[in-house]
Amino acid sequence: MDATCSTSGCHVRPARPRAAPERPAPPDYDVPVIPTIGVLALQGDVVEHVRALERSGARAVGVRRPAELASVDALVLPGGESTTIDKLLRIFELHGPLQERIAQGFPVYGSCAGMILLADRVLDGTADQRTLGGLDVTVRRNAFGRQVDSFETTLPFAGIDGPDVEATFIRAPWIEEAGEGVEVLARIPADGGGDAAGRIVAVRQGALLATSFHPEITGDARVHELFVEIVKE
Ligand SMILES: NC(=O)CC[C@H](N)C(=O)O
Repeated sequence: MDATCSTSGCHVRPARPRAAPERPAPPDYDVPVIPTIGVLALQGDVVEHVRALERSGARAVGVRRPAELASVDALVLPGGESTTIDKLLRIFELHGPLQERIAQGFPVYGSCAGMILLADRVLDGTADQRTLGGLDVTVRRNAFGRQVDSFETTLPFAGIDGPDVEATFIRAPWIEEAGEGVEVLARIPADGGGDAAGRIVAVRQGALLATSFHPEITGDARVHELFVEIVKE
């Protein structure tokens, strides 16, 4: 406000209305969205997943507590021992909150033991083994045999262009049955040998992705890149 003063006093002139400041135009480029993806850090190969996610354009953090789970955009369930991870999820009070988030469409990628944890049904589990569920599949635990039957191979993977994906199987499960809403992304080739031939080893259902194998230890980050794309959808 302006004021003019003379011997008769001061007259206050109302301020002239000012023009509203101009808003800057929004940028005409896409601002990159960098999701924060948690890696369940109770057991298993956590560091390898963190590195693969970072190479795939995500921020990655370890998750051990419900508050950490609540703060991430998505989660990776690493390989390890599904029976142990199942028990630890309960001890760390993550089982219920994680199940709830999965039901709401929270993106989760499960590799090997992580795939077992996402499966609605498990064959050859221990008597008291339970899962988080969410993925309408039946997995067979340790389906390819024991530790000595672990192997590496390359597989065609739906949705991943370029050379076949490098896949390391370590006491891995396979999927014996997949429900109608489940997209099969990779199988053991028909000439893959014995009972393993044609078995399903990678699937997607909505925001849930699962592989029987470990891509995080191969240096081929394309499965993690696919998951980051799913998280951004
Ligand atoms: N590499 C793995 O994650 C192995 C999975 C393990 N056989 C299980 O049942 O949980």
